Amino acid sequence: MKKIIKGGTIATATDLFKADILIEDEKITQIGLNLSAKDAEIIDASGKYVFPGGVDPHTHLDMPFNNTVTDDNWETGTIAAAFGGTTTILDFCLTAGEKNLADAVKKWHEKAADKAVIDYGFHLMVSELDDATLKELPIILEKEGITSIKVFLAYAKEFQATDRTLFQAFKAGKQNNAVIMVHCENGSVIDELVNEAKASGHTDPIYHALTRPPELEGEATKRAIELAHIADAKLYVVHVTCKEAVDEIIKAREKGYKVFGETCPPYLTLDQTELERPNFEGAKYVWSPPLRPKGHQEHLWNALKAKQLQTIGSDQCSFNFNGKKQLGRDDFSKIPNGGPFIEDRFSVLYSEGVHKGRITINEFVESISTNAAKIFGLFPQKGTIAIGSDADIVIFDPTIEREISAKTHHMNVDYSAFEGMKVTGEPVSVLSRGKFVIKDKTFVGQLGSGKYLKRTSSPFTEKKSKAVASTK
Ligand SMILES: NC(=O)NCCC(=O)O
Ligand SMILES: [Zn+2]
Ligand SMILES: [Zn+2]
Repeated sequence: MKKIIKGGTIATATDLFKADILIEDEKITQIGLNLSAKDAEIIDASGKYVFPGGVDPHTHLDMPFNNTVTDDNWETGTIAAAFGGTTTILDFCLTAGEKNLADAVKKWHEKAADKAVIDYGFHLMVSELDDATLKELPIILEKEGITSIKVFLAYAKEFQATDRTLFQAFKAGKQNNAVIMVHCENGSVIDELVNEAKASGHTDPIYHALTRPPELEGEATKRAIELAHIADAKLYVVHVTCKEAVDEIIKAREKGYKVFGETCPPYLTLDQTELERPNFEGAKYVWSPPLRPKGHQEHLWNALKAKQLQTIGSDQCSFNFNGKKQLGRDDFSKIPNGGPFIEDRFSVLYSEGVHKGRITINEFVESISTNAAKIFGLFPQKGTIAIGSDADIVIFDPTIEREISAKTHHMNVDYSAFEGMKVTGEPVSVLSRGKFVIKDKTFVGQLGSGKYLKRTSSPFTEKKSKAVASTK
């Protein structure tokens, strides 16, 4: 089956040019002017941008967490992702509480296999590394094509790893050429601050933010950086939210350490005052690390622009407001942590970034797609528009103006963290390996059509990166 995308403006991490794209079966086979092919379906993209499909390196679909489970599963989550212009997700496979790593991965395959409508891979999330797990780790990484391991330094009562486990993970990462992803907050000190706040009678959602100050993100980021450096491991700091953490990443990169950083749309666009909303509505904005006071957002934009942060994750981890978020009605520490972002990641970054002139269109593509594909070993199959790449393509209308709302989104959640935000630009059609998943804003994909992606370690992560600019 052949398709030609005609008349669009192709944007990659490095180029912006008008050309047609010939797709044969699942791959891009030609890029050029005035392409034609017998029996090809013609897709008119004039006046539109043609982007590589978004690569979201950070999702939690159907994940047990905070005594409950996230509300978007692999069906609703991947359909919403596709509507939003994302064609690949990397989800965290939880291993805590499982008999062994193989069982944990099997469970994650079962969640995803007949539901996913876009391609996907797994990161392995570990809380403890006993001898048996350390022995099994290389076998699973190799067999499953997994190149990334996740460690939490937060959530003292659930997933938090000790510094010993973190260091073991870095050593295992070094031995197996895997990137170690770390949630950097000091969970033990946060636990203490939460107990103090509760003892003083504080129950409101805002105390979620007040008990997780940016200094504790900065401290944990520095700790992870130093331990990774001692182990000569590759570190990827997930969901960076504040100046304190960004500055540690910049210092490390200036020294040539192998450190990468991710931020997320809410940290770039919202601030801590959202948690002060009355009638418990602040709970809609409870996730970790929390939203920060005004000022941090510009610092994150500067770091993204300066390429000190490389990727944009959604950190999709949704809980209904009139449902599971109510678990914390009388106690902020019981509000399930997380928000619904998978669908708006692409459009919010385009609108707030490119449309508002904070980043260029190439920087947008780099951080929404290409860099995640490179860091996690999917490039050039994913993350770009090139001959031989998978035909994962977003046809994007940059002229559409709309308001984000839970009334029109496709996530299985009764609220939007971006409710009422005016954005410019919207994906109108999305192809995954040459097949439409979204056509003219309508879902036309098939449950289970998404393929599991085996990955290989990437030379991109070997590069000792030098700073190209500093943020103020
Ligand atoms: N971010 C959040 O609050 N929930 C998801 C788990 C995590 O990434 O920390
Ligand atoms: Zn996290
Ligand atoms: Zn997360």
